[in-house]
Amino acid sequence: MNRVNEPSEKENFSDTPDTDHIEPVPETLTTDNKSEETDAPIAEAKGANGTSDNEPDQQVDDGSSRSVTVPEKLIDQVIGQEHAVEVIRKAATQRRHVMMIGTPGTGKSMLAKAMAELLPKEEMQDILAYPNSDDQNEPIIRTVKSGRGKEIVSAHKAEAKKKIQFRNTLIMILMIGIIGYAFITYQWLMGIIAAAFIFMALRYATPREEQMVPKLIVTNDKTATAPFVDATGSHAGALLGDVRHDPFQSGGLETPAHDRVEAGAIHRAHKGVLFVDEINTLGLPSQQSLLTAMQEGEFAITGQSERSSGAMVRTEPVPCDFVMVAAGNLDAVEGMHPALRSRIRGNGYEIYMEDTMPDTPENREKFIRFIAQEIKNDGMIPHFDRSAIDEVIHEAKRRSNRKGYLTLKLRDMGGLIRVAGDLARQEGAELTTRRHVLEAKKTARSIEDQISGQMIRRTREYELAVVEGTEIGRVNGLAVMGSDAGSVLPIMAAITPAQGDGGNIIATGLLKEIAQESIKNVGAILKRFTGKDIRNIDIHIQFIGTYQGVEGDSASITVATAAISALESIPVRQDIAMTGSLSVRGDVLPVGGVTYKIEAAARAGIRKVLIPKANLGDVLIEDEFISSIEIIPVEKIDEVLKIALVPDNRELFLDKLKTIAWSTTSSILGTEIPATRTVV
Ligand SMILES: Nc1ncnc2c1ncn2[C@@H]1O[C@H](COP(=O)(O)OP(=O)(O)OP(=O)(O)O)[C@@H](O)[C@H]1O
Repeated sequence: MNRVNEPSEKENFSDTPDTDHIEPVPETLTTDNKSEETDAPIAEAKGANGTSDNEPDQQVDDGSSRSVTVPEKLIDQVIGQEHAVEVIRKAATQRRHVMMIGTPGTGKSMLAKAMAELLPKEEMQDILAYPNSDDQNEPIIRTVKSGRGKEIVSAHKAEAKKKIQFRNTLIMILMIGIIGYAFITYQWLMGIIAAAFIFMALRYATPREEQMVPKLIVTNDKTATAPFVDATGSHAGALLGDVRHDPFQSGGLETPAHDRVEAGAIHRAHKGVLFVDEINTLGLPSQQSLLTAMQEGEFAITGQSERSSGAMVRTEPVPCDFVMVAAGNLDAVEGMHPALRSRIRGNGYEIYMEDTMPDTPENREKFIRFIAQEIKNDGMIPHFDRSAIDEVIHEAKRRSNRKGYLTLKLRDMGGLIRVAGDLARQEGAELTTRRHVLEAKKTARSIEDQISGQMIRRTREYELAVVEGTEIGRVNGLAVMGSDAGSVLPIMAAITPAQGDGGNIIATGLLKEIAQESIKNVGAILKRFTGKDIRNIDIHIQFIGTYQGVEGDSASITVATAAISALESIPVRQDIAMTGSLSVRGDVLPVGGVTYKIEAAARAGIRKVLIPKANLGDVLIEDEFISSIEIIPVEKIDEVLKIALVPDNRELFLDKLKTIAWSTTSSILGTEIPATRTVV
């Protein structure tokens, strides 16, 4: 247990085309931290034969991941996104567009691929571009049933080959005749000229048969499902199709226009799924064209570069009847062309992805299946034994950052599974064990976590970390970078004579909007707790070493403590670090990433951490830190002050805190209102 100190996705060809689980295997884990994981039921997560697809059929259920069957269909492999799965199934039946918003690595592209699997394969079509004898810059476009395209092109090629052979034979016969005649009549010069003339006429003045062969611009004969095309980050040409530049353009060496046509992602996704992640990164003109393509179900291909000869070519409309799956995080919604969003909303579904799921036995079964899926997809790593499975689930709990939940940021979890499996493989182990997972956690650290580690080492080297004694106006705050890298964030406060109007709280350290607002809110607490007129002074707050900026309001209690310490000249304990948001009424409100923040404090040598009481259940620190750090949950700012500040006269200070807490409302209203809370 953590040590907690309570107060706690027709054609007949011719030269001119016609139109057309696992049962519970209770085991026990060795560490206190994981006692809840021990009843993770393995047997219900296995399939009918109780084995994984990559293992022999009759496998003994030993609680390992090889006892688990991986579903065939991708849609059945998605875990924790039941609402999204239901919507995707519905959208696939109704051929509706979908927008999925949510955290990276939670299964958006997986769901889009799964949707392509659900679409009917019978509807697939091949698309051909034919030369147009009336207007060579407007190639003719035809669709045929999937698989027919290749046959048509081959038949055209065979026909062209026959014609070329006939023409070459004719040239040979005529040349031999002329040369023979010249040899008999001794008219050498005339003979050579006549032979050259006939050769040129037949070779170049007749249409080039190979130029009449149509081009297969879209084919789906190789895919087992409807097409899934990922157009993420595509430039206009790759998305909407393009016509290549022809450096020769005339003189018999040119490439015909239809042969230079290249289909775009929207055409390759015809009758399938077009997936665009980070939709907001597509330029607005591309989003506008995408909208037109969605509305019309067809989109002519033209050269995208104005300077290319391809720009003169514009095909007949090319079919692009796709289902659009747009994805991104919340910013994607803002950066999206409003008309495109409205099209998806009006003709489809919007899904907000889950990033955690409740830690229930049923969901643990699903998580175990996820582990088996990742092992099967990798194809190289050994299966996980029970201890390794439990450790992965334990890590999923930690990463959820929420009490009683498992993370659904499964790309990252997949990474951990692969690294652990690789370690086991290198050792030639039959199964991956808990030891491999623990080692993988150390190896597979995020960039942010590595930066944080480096920062902690450097501050130690330069003796910048203050983790003992007391200081006025300096408080060890805690921050989290990315999703899993905690760091100690010292905050300093200093009081200066007022400049201008005075009474300003001036904060530096690349603070973003919410962080700045939280500083303003701290002003209310200062007035309330110090009772001082701050019109004659300015309060400077400095966030130390925040080169990547500060977002969020989780440093509010730290800022308040530093400012009060500076205002009242009361020293602050440096063996304590703290994190917590603050209401203007003094309530300490929950924040994110508490586990990682506590671990960072412990790594830095800090002995006690103050966290919001509401976050207590979210804490799941690693065994190695359990004995070295004390976690103190707090609900009100005065509890923070009481623990962190070291006044000369403690009795007087505690009395003052009591008085302030008792008198606030009444002193403002000028009436006596009984307090509803007792400060101890
Ligand atoms: N809900 C899930 N169920 C099962 N596996 C998942 C799930 N979410 C992610 N994964 C695993 O993580 C991998 C990456 O997920 P995916 O690419 O679908 O995430 P994403 O949400 O599209 O992320 P991004 O926005 O970064 O592209 C998947 O191939 C799969 O192995």
